[in-house]
Amino acid sequence: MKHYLQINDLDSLQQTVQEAIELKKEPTQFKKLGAGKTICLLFFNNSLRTRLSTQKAAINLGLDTIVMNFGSEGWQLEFEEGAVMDQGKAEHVKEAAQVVSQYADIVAIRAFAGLTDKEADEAELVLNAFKKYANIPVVNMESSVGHPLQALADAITLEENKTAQKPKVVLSWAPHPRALPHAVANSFVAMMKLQDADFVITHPEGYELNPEVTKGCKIVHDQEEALKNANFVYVKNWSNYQDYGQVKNTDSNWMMTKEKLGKAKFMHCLPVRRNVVVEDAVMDSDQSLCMEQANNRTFAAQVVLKQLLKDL
Ligand SMILES: NCCC[C@H](NC(=O)CCC(=O)O)C(=O)O
Ligand SMILES: NC(=O)OP(=O)(O)O
Repeated sequence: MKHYLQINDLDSLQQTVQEAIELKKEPTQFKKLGAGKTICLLFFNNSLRTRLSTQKAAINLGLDTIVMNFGSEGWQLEFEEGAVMDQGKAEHVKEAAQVVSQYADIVAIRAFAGLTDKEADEAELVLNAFKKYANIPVVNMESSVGHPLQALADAITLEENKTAQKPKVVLSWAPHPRALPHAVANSFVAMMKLQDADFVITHPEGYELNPEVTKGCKIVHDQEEALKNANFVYVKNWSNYQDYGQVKNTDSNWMMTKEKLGKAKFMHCLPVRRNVVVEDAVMDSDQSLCMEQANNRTFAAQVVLKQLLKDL
């Protein structure tokens, strides 16, 4: 593996999940693998889990870490080829990416969707520019269209908690006061396509994700119908995709409740708005897998970094 930009960059999801579960038993067993090497984490957006779990994964592998909140502390980057840089942007990504790759052996980047220009978001400007101009592996820590480290952590969590060979997994849209990206949902769907599961997506009409992402997936607009006999319910808000980045529905009837959840396990990537996306009774119950998901972020990052280090 050269870069980890999407879940499909893994040679095998199943083998990677097993490798992560093995790593988890003795997290520092490959402490020498990263010795003398450095990972640079660049954040264009806020984070709790991604920042700390990726750093923790690096520590477990003996890697040194340098972190920068690029969004607030870096020079504003220009991405356009041939731009006359007489406006606000001080540095071209061509230089920035090459400079970073002189200081680090791997670069990991968080750069969310702007949610105003669909075409620009789907072009994955930041990740692709670093991939082009930095001659080191690039790891996606949530980009415009994907969050593959989250999806891998979710796959580990599903594997550890499933009781049936072919579980029923439901991705259920939830209301949210702000416009949120599609990245988490997109990567979860891409990951579920690689699983042996009965997978159902439920959301209000008009809240379809990118049809290329959900191609072949079962979509049921009646949430109650979709949730029947579910083993796992993955809840996530995303803003409208057709009316790109708009909040067109805040119907609280879509909030996940204990009653709707039934006997299923509840999953969410966090951070979560309590009593908007999901009620307290679910978050505080032993049906919630959120803490396990967050814990597995470390092992998802670690198994990815381990595979990248081996190929350096
Ligand atoms: N990385 C996990 C989720 C990050 C982001 N959520 C957020 O921005 C929530 C912010 C808020 O609740 O105001 C998202 O949905 O993609
Ligand atoms: N789940 C997740 O990516 O969390 P952060 O945004 O806090 O990193």
